[in-house]
This record gives sequence, structure tokens and C-alpha cells, in this order.
Amino acid sequence: MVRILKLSQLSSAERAKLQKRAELDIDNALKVAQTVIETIRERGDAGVVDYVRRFDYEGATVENIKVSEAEFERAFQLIEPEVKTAIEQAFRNIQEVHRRQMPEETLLAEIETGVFAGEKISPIPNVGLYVPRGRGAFPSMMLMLAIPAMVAGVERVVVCTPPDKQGNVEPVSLVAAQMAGVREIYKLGGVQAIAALALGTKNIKRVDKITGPCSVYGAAAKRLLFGTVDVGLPAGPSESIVLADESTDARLAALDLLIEAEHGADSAALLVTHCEDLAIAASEYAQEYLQKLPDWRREFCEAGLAAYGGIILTDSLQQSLDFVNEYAPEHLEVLVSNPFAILGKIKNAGEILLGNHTPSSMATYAIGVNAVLPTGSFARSYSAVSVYDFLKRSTLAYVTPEGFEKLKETTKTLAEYEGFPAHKLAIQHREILL
Ligand SMILES: NC(=O)c1ccc[n+]([C@@H]2O[C@H](COP(=O)([O-])OP(=O)(O)OC[C@H]3O[C@@H](n4cnc5c(N)ncnc54)[C@H](O)[C@@H]3O)[C@@H](O)[C@H]2O)c1
Ligand SMILES: N[C@H](CO)Cc1c[nH]c[nH+]1
Ligand SMILES: [Zn+2]
Repeated sequence: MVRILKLSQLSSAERAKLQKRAELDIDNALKVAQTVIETIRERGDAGVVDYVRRFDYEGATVENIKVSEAEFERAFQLIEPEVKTAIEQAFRNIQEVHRRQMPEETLLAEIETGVFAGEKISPIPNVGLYVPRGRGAFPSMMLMLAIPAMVAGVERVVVCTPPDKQGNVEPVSLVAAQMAGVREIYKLGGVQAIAALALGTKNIKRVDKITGPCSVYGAAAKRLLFGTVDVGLPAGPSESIVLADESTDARLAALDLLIEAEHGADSAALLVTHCEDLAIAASEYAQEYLQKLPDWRREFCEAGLAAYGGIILTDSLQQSLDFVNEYAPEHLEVLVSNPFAILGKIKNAGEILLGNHTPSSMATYAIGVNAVLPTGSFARSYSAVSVYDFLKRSTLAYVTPEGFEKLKETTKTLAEYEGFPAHKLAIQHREILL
């Protein structure tokens, strides 16, 4: 049985533990990350290679950690035709969604007569993408990161992704990268990937921003290197809430509870409902569906559901919604009778998936919405990866002689008040010079 927790009977410590999930159990990883970062800072490429050997691939060398042309070509021979077709459809939809997101390059509006203000959008020049590969292959994440970066017009897109024990990068991820136009890929995972991208080495030029989901080791490295590089959104262990009412099919609720649970023992997968019959039935179905999973995935589900997840029984739909908004899940599935009717009440969620035909696995692979999402309650303030992660905005202004007349007194007054005489002088002298 998947555990059922009655929300009103939880102590504040139990509630806080649920809220905290695994994301913040980072202390040990911080110690490891500190050592790896310092070594890479001092020893550059040699330090990077040492850690690849230690954590991922014993045969790593300075020469073979970059994916070669031959490896790119071989990936196309290895991919199964139906996987290639699936990747192509995913690619099309992700590209379409992100193309529609692209803002106009310049925005300039007349604020008052002769005073034009707005912004100019430009891509970030150098971006590093982290595509994980510890507990699964993630070509979908390659697409979700590389496509918006390319649509945004980033000049240099670099990818780091861990090699397997034989030193190979997962081939479908390589095909996905090529489709998106990414050619600079390093076989690096965890801390060594983030440190190499943030600090730069002789062979790996540093980037301006790193983004992509990762395990606790990558997250620890990002935390330590914040300030050296832009580390993007916090995208850690997967988490989800399935929101259900008395109309929900308990089998769908149980199936969807297991989607994000199978990522790892650190996943936080919750079913939230005020309907006790549904909670009991879903718990029984979940037990049945768990038996269909391979041992290692079932064990991940069982561990995560016992530590960070399970079924939360509330007193009402409103209490369920309050819990959702407080928790701010990465993925939210709304399986209630009229999902559109409560959409306005959902305040905090990385992704909101409405109705029975929109499971989070479909959003991860095929719909086109971005599946790199904020975790650890950061959906309160961060958003899914989008073209905006790869763009920045410069404010833009143009003032005509008429506009200058309208603003000069205000500017001089405020410069005087703040005690900045050179600011004022630039206005006063223009009155004479122009
Ligand atoms: N939020 C999102 O959008 C999103 C999307 C996809 C995946 N995820 C999550 O991202 C995470 C991916 O993690 P993962 O493990 O699959 O892949 P990963 O690539 O982040 O981790 C593997 C790397 O961790 C390093 N590592 C492993 N053990 C280590 C140790 N003892 N010391 C130091 N380094 C070590 C290795 O270098 C290895 O390359 C999962 O938690 C998954 O749920 C989140
Ligand atoms: N659900 C993950 C984000 O939490 C993304 C993913 C990729 N592949 C499988 N799942
Ligand atoms: Zn997933």
C-alpha cells in the first residue's frame, strides 16, 4: 500500500519534512563539490579528467572527453527508426512552442511626447547545458535545453553530459543535439561538468550561463559557483502532485502518481485529494502498477513514496488547492471534474497539466511545453526553461529635442536632490550646447 497521510493530523514537523523534500539534503554533496571545484580551479583539464575517471569512465583522457565527429556519426547508426521518428515529432513540437515564445527584438514606445522607451532583446553569447545521465537516458532533456537556446540565437551552445563506464555518451542524446545544431559536447557529469563550464580550462572555454537539471552533486556545484556564473533555475529531483476529486478515475491517479516517482529514491510524488474512497483505491492500484515496473525503478518508487511522497488526504478541494500552492510542485496534474474551473486558483506550479489526457509523461516528451522545471518549492518564483533563459533585455531609450525640454527640469531636480552634480551638469550644458 502507498501510504495515506491525513493532512489535518500531520504535525508541523511532518508537514515541514514533506515541504522540504530531498532537494535540500545537500550538505554531504557540498563537501564533495568544494574539493572537486578547488582541484579543477588549480589543475584545469587534468583535474577535470581525474574526476571523470573517478566517477564515470576510467579511460578518460584530456583528448577523449570531447565528443568526436566519428561519435556523432555513429549515433545516427545506433538509433532505432521508431525512436528517431519520436524524436523528430518531439523536436517539431518543442521548436514550435519555443518559436512562439520569441519576443520582438526591439520594443520602443512613446511614453510622452518625444520620449521613447522600451527594450532590446539579445541572446546570451555563451551557454552551457547540462543533460543528466545518472539514473536514465535523457535525450528529451537535450531537446528541451538545446532547442530554446538555438531559437533564442545563442552563438555558442556547449553541452556536458556524463559518459557511461565505456566512455560513450548516450547516442540518442547525440542525435537530438545534432538536430538542434549543437556540436560542442563534453563527456562530463556532476560537479566536474559544472566547474569546467563555470571556471573554464585550457580546452573548455567558460560560459556565461549554465542551465539544466542535475542530481544533488551538480546542484551543490551550482550553489558554490553562484556568483562566478549564472546557474539558471534550480532543477533538482523530480516531483509532482496529482490533484484529484471524487470524479477522478483512481486508476489514472495511481498511474500518474508513479510517473515522477520512478526517477529516484529522492523523487517526491504526491496524490492530493479530499476523497477518502479515491485515496484508498488509488493506493491499491498503485501497489498493483508498481509490480509492472523493473525492480530498480520499483525500488526508487517505493523509497521516494515512503520518504517524500504518498497520498495526502485533505478535508476539501479548497484545502487541496491550498496545499498545492504552498508546496509549489514541479509538475501538477489536475484530474478533477472541471480542471478549467479551478485554473484561476492555482498560483504556484512549474507546469499545470489539465485533464485526463494530459499526463506528465506526455508533457515531458511530446507536447512541446518545456519539461525542465523548477523544483524544491522554487516554482513559487522560477519558471520552466524557455527562450527567456537564453535572452537578456537591454533597456532602450530615445529622446527628441521636444522630449528633452519636457524632462530636463525633473532630471536636474532629482540629480540635485540626490547630490550628483555631474548628472545635473550634463543636462545644463546640453541646454547651451544643443
Ligand atoms: N527538474 C527537472 O526539470 C528535471 C528534469 C530531468 C531530471 N531531473 C532530475 O535530475 C536528476 C538527474 O540525476 P541523475 O543522477 O540521473 O544524473 P546526473 O547526470 O545529474 O548525475 C550523474 C553524475 O553525478 C556524479 N556523481 C555520482 N555519484 C557521485 C558521487 N558519489 N560523488 C560525486 N559525484 C557523483 C557523476 O559525475 C555522474 O556523472 C534526477 O534527480 C532527476 O529526477 C529533473
Ligand atoms: N520528468 C522529468 C522532469 O522532472 C523529465 C524527464 C525526462 N525523462 C523522463 N522524465
Ligand atoms: Zn520524468
